[in-house]
Amino acid sequence: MRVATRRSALARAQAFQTARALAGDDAELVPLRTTADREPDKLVADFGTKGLFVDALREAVLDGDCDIAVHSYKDLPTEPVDGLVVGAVPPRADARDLLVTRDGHALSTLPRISTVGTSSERRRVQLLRARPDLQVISVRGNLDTRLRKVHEGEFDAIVVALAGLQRLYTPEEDGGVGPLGLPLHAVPLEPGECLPSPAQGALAVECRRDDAETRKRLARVEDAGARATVTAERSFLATVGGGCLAPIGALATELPGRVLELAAMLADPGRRKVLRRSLRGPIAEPERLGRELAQQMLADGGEQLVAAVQERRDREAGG
Ligand SMILES: NCc1[nH]cc(CCC(=O)O)c1CC(=O)O
Repeated sequence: MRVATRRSALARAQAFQTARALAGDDAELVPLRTTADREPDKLVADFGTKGLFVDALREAVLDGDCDIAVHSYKDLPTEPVDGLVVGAVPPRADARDLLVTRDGHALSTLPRISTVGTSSERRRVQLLRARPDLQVISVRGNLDTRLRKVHEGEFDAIVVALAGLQRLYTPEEDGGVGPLGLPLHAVPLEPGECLPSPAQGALAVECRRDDAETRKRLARVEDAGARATVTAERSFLATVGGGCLAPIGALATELPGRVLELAAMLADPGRRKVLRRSLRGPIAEPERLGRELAQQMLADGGEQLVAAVQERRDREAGG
């Protein structure tokens, strides 16, 4: 089995772990460079919505050069591609964001005017809503570089996805890079303070729609609960508009009785406005749950919010 993956250490770690569960020693990783890797200075906001994190991997599967591609699900556009399916959603890791500091502070106990590194508008607007005194500063570079910047004092904290840390800093025999080896502390941000990106912490294993043999093998790593939660979150995203410029967060949780609870947020960073709402529905209809919550929020102020964000971007782009 040939497994397409991006080249980063994190991408390889998660592809390795997925490939091993699927095919044992019978899997070969095929590291590829996507447009996002080749042109890192392109507009970052376009990366997710235009599929620039996944383009080369999808081509390799469509061409028959690889059997599957392993993606961070949150990097996958909501628009389907002809000829491809998400053949499996493996068990999902913790979807939350993580606050990493030198001394173990939570968001509520960070000293006043602390500096927090993140390049995500979604994280920035939610951090400032909880703690308007913080100085949120943009940060680039891989996970390792960003963590070092906290250790060395360039930032008091950074926010990253818990799942990414978990997958990368596992032992080498499990495809990771071993422990980070820095005395840092991490506290999860609770969904009430910061909702993660839709599908954060989940993987998507893509294959060709007509490749029956691979689809059968992929059933081995499928997790129906994980599939339901990401389907609800991405249905919310797709209904609001996959290419929408407003930051979006969404997190679905399984409740007893085959019920799914979907919490979502839409933000206007310019006015530091955050709309939040949640809705419950049967786990058997995740797509409808996401669509209904999006329709409710759009009707209830979301449409104006999205239009205001769009207008500001257009004005800025026009000079
Ligand atoms: N935005 C980039 C990205 N895409 C996937 C992950 C890892 C977590 C995941 O698989 O959801 C990350 C890092 C991060 O957000 O800190």
